[in-house]
Amino acid sequence: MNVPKMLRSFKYAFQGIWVLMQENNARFHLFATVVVVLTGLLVGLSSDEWAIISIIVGLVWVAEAFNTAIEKLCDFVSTEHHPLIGKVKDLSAGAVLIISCIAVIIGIIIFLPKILANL
Ligand SMILES: Nc1ncnc2c1ncn2[C@@H]1O[C@H](COP(=O)(O)OP(=O)(O)OP(=O)(O)O)[C@@H](O)[C@H]1O
Repeated sequence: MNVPKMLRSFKYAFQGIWVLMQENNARFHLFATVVVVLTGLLVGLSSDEWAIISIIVGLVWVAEAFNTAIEKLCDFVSTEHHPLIGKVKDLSAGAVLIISCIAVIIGIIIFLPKILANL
């Protein structure tokens, strides 16, 4: 096991997270994540519910990171307008939208009954 190489890889991965955090969408995801965690603490989620919320929030972040990577690669590959680059970017953004919609549905299923019970 090459520990220095592994530590370097971690450094690059954290650099990637830093790049991601410069994106406007990532800042919105950060805001949404904080709201979800605070609401979860307020309404008192079970460990199963925290596990589900963690998975879905993580999936949204992973999708956004890949979307950002694909966007940057597209911008590098073609500085000009090209219909195929447009499709690649739209597909990548579509993937984030799909998982975000699923996250909203899961959020409603888990949070709504608890919020209504606390009213
Ligand atoms: N080079 C291109 N060729 C064709 N269509 C493009 C190109 N760049 C962007 N588009 C279209 O514009 C949409 C938005 O692209 P992009 O996310 O790069 O723009 P933006 O939202 O202004 O960028 P950023 O997120 O960096 O502010 C894409 O989904 C795609 O439909």
